[in-house]
Amino acid sequence: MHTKELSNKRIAKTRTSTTTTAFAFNWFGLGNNDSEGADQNSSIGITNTQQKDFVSSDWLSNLPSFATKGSESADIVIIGGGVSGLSAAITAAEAINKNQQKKNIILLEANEKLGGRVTSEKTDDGFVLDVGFAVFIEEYPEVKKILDYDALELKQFLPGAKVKLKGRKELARVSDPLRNPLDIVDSVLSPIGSLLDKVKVLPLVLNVRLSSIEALFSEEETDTETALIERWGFSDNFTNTFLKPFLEGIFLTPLSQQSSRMFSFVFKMFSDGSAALPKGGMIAVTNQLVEKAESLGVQIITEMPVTRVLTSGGKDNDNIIIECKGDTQRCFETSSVVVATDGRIAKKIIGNVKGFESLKDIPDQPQLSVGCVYYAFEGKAPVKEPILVLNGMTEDNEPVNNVCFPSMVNEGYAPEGYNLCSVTILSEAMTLYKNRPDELDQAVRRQLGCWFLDYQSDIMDKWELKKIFYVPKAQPSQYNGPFPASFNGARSSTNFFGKELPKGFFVCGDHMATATLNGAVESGVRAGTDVARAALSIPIQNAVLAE
Ligand SMILES: Cc1cc2nc3c(=O)[nH]c(=O)nc-3n(C[C@H](O)[C@H](O)[C@H](O)COP(=O)(O)OP(=O)(O)OC[C@H]3O[C@@H](n4cnc5c(N)ncnc54)[C@H](O)[C@@H]3O)c2cc1C
Repeated sequence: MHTKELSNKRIAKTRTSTTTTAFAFNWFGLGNNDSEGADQNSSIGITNTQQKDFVSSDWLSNLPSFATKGSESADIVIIGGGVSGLSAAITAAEAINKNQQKKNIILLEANEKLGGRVTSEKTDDGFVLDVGFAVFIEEYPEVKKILDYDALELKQFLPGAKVKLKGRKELARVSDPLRNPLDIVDSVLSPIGSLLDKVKVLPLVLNVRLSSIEALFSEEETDTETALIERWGFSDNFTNTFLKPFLEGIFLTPLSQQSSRMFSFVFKMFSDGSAALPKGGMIAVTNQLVEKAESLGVQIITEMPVTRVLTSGGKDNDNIIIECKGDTQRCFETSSVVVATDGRIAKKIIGNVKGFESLKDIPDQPQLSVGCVYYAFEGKAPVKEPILVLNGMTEDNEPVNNVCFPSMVNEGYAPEGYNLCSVTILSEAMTLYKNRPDELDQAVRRQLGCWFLDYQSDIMDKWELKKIFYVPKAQPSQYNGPFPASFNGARSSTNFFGKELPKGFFVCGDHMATATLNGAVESGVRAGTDVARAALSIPIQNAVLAE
């Protein structure tokens, strides 16, 4: 089904809204309009994707439920329509269908749009802007099982990267001779890293290629900086010019705060397969999951923020009451609920449930942020290949971490004859330019002008600034926090922060596994399997669902 048809269908199903990005608000105020409240000289402000926190605050959580009458009943309710919630819905629906049973599954999403952190916007003139630069890693084992790759019309990045180095006009190339033996000469001659560094890459690549994911997650955990220097023996030069910008662009935090296990896992994914982009942007991933869930009979209701979840303590049934308060007020009653929001909101929702108040005392898992600036232009891109370009001069404190031309990877990102440039800005620089989008734009243009000298005047004058996104909660930090990265089936969906959840409660989300698309799917599938077992009254621990 076409994207447009999909969204039309959902709008018809729920009440209509006059806003397009219901809960995204501008950095400068709370307006939905891009330029609202922006710097006077600025034509485009910074779009902050932070959504309102809908969950009732502490003092409200003790009030009696408004669900006196008129609650709608459901067999399973899933809270959150991101990748994990959609994966849970699909898995539960499939399992129930396989058992030739019929159960009413409702998914409640606060936002107008589904997909959570996996989303894109299409501009009126035909450019696709992913909300924050993201890549689709084809090797993710759980993602492979749930998505139809052909339908996504994926196109691959060239492996490796180009790097802007100090004092060099030409961009340097980092290639992967193990995947493309013809790159061996380029690799040896590349100014990035010494010959010794290049030799030392070999055992690292072999380790990740030959080890299972489970084995990588059993490696001794340390921070990535220590692992790169002490475990793998790389020089400061190699680390700072290539690994640092590459990994900071992925994990959004300094190397000293990244998990070495996550490094090994993601490095394996990049070594075993390709990074790619779907034709319709990352939102194509969401749309496919939505289509699948709806075809399995899942009822999806958007703009339906859950404010409180209560157990019907005192009554002799085990029902769970789910209150929603958007523009309208609705209430659902169920015996099984999957909380598929991000970890911080999940903690608030479950912390409001009787007996779980102590969760509120646990500090929130730190959230990592990122920015993304988009430019559109007519004609050729400054790179000939679909490749990532990294800032190898991180000590210079300039805003750009990496640049990519999504339309060079997949032509679906720009109309014919045009190109799209995506520029990733890490949190420190986003904070620096917080109220100064024009200055950020100018700084990015100046920096890129020095990277792509032949295009300098075009970049300064002809590239059209399309949008600046700031994503304040792009991913939870997974090193040294209360929820380190977990693999091998992810955490149990019935246990949250070490506390066994009440009967009928399940949790999923990237915070329960790895903060990746794979982690969201992996944990969603697990919660979906468990909730289906509960709904089918099959014991969770022992039963095997019918294949
Ligand atoms: C800019 C960016 C780039 C990324 N790049 C990559 C990448 O290249 N590769 C990769 O593997 N991963 C990447 N990620 C990470 C990946 O996108 C996430 O790990 C994954 O999407 C998380 O999915 P989720 O379902 O766990 O959470 P979310 O996507 O956060 O979904 C939670 C959903 O719950 C909804 N919700 C919240 N509160 C309520 C409520 N009260 N009631 C109802 N609904 C509610 C939210 O609106 C949201 O839709 C990136 C993330 C970002 C932001």
